[in-house]
Amino acid sequence: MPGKFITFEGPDGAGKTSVMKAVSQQLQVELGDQLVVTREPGGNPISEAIRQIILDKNNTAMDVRTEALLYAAARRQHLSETILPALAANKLVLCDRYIDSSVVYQGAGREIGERAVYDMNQFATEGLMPDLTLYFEVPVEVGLARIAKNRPSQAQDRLDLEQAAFHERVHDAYLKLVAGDPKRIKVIDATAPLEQVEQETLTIIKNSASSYFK
Ligand SMILES: Nc1ncnc2c1ncn2[C@@H]1O[C@H](COP(=O)(O)OP(=O)(O)OP(=O)(O)O)[C@@H](O)[C@H]1O
Ligand SMILES: Cc1cn([C@H]2C[C@H](O)[C@@H](COP(=O)(O)O)O2)c(=O)[nH]c1=O
Repeated sequence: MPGKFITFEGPDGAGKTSVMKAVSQQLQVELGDQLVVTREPGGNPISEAIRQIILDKNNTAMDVRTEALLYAAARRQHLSETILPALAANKLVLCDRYIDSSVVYQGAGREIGERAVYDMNQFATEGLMPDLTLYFEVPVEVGLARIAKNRPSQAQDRLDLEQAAFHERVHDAYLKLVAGDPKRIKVIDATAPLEQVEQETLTIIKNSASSYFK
């Protein structure tokens, strides 16, 4: 597959969205429409509609496997509509979350099992994995404190509002993923000041996708 597929991962409040916004503004200047910036769940009307259902605080009755299937459905639509065409056109794709999020949030957080969730997602992804994943590491309490401080409670979604134990399982599972795939997953200390995190992210992306910057 041509193109380059880079994902951003991390616990809630790690700073992925803030960093992606700043970094993509800088990369845009050099790359123009060779750069595609997107997110999961979402990135197109169908997947954004699924996102609304998943994250709606009123959907307290949602079964954990339903949740896992909805994330996978949103992922499939996003892949077919956005990611695969962009990669085929040799673009650099930056995506806020991908399959690793399902493995840790649904597999570990919801206790469905990481392997089961990974396997179920193979139908959605047809095995497409990122070339590079940037994992933004923060302790759970730091991420949740950032959200509590900066995101008004009415803007917090169904996942934000989960118990600390859920977020601890997610965090532990991320560390397991990182340890198991150090070649693909690079760790960024996201407790550092935002400008420093942005700079480190930019450097890693430019090194890894150097052919786009000649
Ligand atoms: N390095 C940092 N230091 C201090 N505050 C930060 C840092 N990075 C992000 N923040 C703040 O933390 C809050 C959460 O950041 P952001 O929404 O980017 O995180 P996220 O990883 O995308 O979270 P989520 O996955 O829950 O959407 C924001 O208000 C942001 O300004
Ligand atoms: C892709 C994906 C996401 N989630 C969770 C992680 C977050 O709590 C929310 C929304 O993500 P955002 O970073 O706030 O935009 O959804 C998940 O549980 N499983 C997934 O596959």
